[in-house]
Amino acid sequence: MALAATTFRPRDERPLSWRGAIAEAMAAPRLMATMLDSVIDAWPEEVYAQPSVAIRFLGQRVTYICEPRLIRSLLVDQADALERENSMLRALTPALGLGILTADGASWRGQRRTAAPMFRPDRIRSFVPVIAAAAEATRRRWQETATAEAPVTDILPELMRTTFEVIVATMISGDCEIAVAPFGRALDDYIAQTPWKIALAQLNAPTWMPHPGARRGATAARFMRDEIARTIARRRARGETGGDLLGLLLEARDPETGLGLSEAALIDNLLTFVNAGHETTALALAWTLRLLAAHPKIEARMLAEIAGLGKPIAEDPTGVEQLTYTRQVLMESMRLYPPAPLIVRRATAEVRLGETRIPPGEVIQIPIYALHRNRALWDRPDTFDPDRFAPAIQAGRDRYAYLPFGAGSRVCIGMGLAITECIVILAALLPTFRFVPDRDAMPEAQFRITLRPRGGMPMRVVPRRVG
Ligand code: HEM
Repeated sequence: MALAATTFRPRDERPLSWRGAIAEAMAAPRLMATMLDSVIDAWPEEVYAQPSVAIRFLGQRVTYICEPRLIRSLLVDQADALERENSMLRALTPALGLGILTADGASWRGQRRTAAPMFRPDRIRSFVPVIAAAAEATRRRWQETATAEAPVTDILPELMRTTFEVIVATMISGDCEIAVAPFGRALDDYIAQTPWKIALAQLNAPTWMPHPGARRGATAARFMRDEIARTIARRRARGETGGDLLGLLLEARDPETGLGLSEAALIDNLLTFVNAGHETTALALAWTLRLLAAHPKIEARMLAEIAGLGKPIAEDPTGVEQLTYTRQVLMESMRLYPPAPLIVRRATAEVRLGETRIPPGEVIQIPIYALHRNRALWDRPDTFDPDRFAPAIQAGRDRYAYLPFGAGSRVCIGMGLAITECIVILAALLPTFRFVPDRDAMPEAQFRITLRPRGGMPMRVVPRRVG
């Protein structure tokens, strides 16, 4: 941890004594500092062991749900009593507006229905050659610089470039002149200031309240939205909609009014897909490569599986299904380092979770990062062991113990694409390169809406065979 973290204390149902109130008030600034740095570090230890934990912060109660049956009850059975939560909305809407990730109710349902055809299994299979092409472009790029003495570089921006190319190729048919590096920098600038937006929302501060990084964040949001607007304008200028995500969005009509999506709604959605679709996937890849570097036996088993493929995946997309151990490695990597480590909701009606009743207005969180390391659910929770995801073992596990893509009606729409993409990219890169970290310890996980490695993912990219 970067600073001496202060964690939330589990809520005591008894009325707060004046001593307790003073202690709570005095702890608030340090808690806030921890939250700004990485909210995961502020979670109480109990989220790693208990089914549910309630805390109080600044007079508000927040309930963490960490037990599979309760999670199912919440996200599936009582989904209609939940909505997006204010602090997350304040962090995301300046860039993403009210697109599919941030909208609720009928607006969300319509957007989800519009985008769904892009993510059917047959469609995802048809994307494999373009994913393989993006992976091959990365391989070539890295081959130019990879030597036995290659310097340490942060592989995360490199992987972001690869997954960005995939998103553009699959969702906008490659028809996009967005400059990848400036777009990536804008996303970084935007994300860097989101903890402030979340903290200020929790303090009930007005949205105009200045905070560190606010101006850069606003510039970044404007830049990303303008780039997407230009992409839409170029498509319109061609006089055709196209059969991709942008085409579906351009053709979408409100069933009642017959009207198409507004310009802002088009930008909201395209930007949501571009961002939600590439950053998380690059993080999954970066954490996986880093874990493999620390576990040579697991890496060797994965390499043997990839070497056993009859044909390259680009020629035979069924290779993705054949790489079962590679898939297990990816699953286990996303258990330890879930790229989306937290799900937050606000109750709109009373929610019942076992004996607990949560009144409307209260916040409920599923701390996925902690759920995946919960001692009651996982044996040796901090150990990297892909065999946990062997089919026989996985069959005995509650589906709601493992939620890298969420669950219920708001489950990640891009799940199938993300898994396919990661497998294709890993199968392309790992046989060519060895990834050598600059130090033994894993980078710390830092909450930035997604789960980022603090300080990036510095590794030396070394060719496996020299000459
Ligand atoms: C490893 C990669 C990925 C991870 C770990 C991930 C994780 C998640 C999670 C946990 C949620 C649910 C959030 C919630 O319930 O509050 C979500 C939602 C979403 N994801 Fe992903 N995601 C990944 C890749 C993708 C890709 C590739 C796309 C699109 C191309 C995508 C698009 C979305 C969208 C649009 C939503 C909102 C869905 C809705 O609310 O209906 N994600 N993702």
